[in-house]
Amino acid sequence: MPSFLAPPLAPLRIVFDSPAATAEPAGPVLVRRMSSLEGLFEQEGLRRQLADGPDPIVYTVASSPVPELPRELPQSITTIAPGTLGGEFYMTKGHQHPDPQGEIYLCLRGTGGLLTFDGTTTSWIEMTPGVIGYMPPGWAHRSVNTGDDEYQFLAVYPGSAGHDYQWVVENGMGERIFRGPQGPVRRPFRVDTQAIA
Ligand SMILES: O=P(O)(O)OC[C@H]1O[C@](O)(CO)[C@@H](O)[C@@H]1O
Repeated sequence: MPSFLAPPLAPLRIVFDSPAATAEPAGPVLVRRMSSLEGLFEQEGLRRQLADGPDPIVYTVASSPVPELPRELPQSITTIAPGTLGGEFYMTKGHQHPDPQGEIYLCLRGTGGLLTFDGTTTSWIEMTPGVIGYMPPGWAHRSVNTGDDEYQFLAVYPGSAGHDYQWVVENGMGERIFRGPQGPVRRPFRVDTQAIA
């Protein structure tokens, strides 16, 4: 199984296969199923039913071999499946960087969006192939697939930034993104407290 390289790294030639949206050499692949997204969708009861049943893959994260270590610059390609849960589009968990640092996402394929939240203000960036979304330090970020096909993006981020997932569980993202008759609809963040209780 592919793994991360140990420092000091030699300069790396990474070949990006555009139609397939894969990169070589490859690092580890993380698979996130519905069962690993507890407390994140508005309809937690529905999520639990799906997690206890077919437990579909919601997204995968294919990393390059560059490790998440200080001063390194890891990259990964995330693929979010198309779909909705209670009308809310499939999405990543979303996280804050414990060490506040910026990050970029480049849309490779499909249609999606980048939801960012600094604890007060929510921002939504529509992502189509070729668009780069920039997250400044201190903005939690979540990616959403708003299309009918897979949505894929390349992430490049500082190796010491880290991932704080609990911050998003506790603070939300300010808004949620639902399928509407004319496309994605942004709605205020609300928790299905009955389902969680
Ligand atoms: O870490 P999450 O919130 O599951 O989202 C996945 C994406 O975010 C990253 O963790 C980088 O911010 C990537 O590895 C991946 O592109």
